[in-house]
Amino acid sequence: MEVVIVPDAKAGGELIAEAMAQLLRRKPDALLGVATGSTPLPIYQALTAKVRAGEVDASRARIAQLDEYVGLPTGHPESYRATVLREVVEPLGLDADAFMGPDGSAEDVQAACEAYDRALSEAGGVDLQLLGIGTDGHIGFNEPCSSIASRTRIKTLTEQTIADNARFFDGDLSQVPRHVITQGIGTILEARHLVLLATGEGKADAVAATVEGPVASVVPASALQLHPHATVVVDEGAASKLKLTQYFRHTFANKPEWQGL
Ligand SMILES: N[C@@H]1[C@@H](O)[C@H](O)[C@@H](COP(=O)(O)O)O[C@@H]1O
Repeated sequence: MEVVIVPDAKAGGELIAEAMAQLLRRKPDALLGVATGSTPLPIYQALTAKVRAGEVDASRARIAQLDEYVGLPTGHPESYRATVLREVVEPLGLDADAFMGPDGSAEDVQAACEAYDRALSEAGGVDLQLLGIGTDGHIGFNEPCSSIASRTRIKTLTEQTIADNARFFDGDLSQVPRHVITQGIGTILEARHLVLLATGEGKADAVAATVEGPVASVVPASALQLHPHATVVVDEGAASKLKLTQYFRHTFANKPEWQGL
């Protein structure tokens, strides 16, 4: 696992967007796994700026969703499908058919989960999966004690996550869906490159447990330690509880340019 400490969220967004641009220059139809939440927004803004400046052609990129609420009406603005279309697909100038995600309004949720796992494999697998992290260490919506071998499935949100996400629902806890579909941790680990961005002191405990704690399902993001190509990008706040910061800064400062992220 590589840990990169950046000065702020904008720098993190720029660094990761450049890695995505490099991937698209190598593989124009790369399948990009995207995350929701506030943290990745600077990545999408930086990538969109690169596309508009003609630095990279994203016209053949494909976008895959990480997770979704269950039971929101189709087209609800806070559904993750609507969010990804608004924040990623449209700004990049892509059509909706470049996008794939699980159907959170399916009658048979389990079948929708299995269909999504199959669709990801049939699409050739995710090339680069962006991840945020919950204050409790969750990735996607894999809450603490999610199996590290889990596949895409339905989960129940913790009270902490419901409270954290209420800001997208007018601060009204009762509006936050209780159930979600999420790519499983085993599914996420199949992506070729995992890139987790965490910003702010509120994520410092979760980041420290992820990077320097044991691999344990109680900290779902710690499963990144099992992946051969995982990059954790953190700002100073999110890095503030790490012990090995000096080493992480040293390795990144001495990284060969050709190696990329
Ligand atoms: N399912 C999403 C996660 O994918 C995201 O990482 C997390 C953190 O969101 P934020 O970046 O807004 O803190 O929120 C939600 O729970």
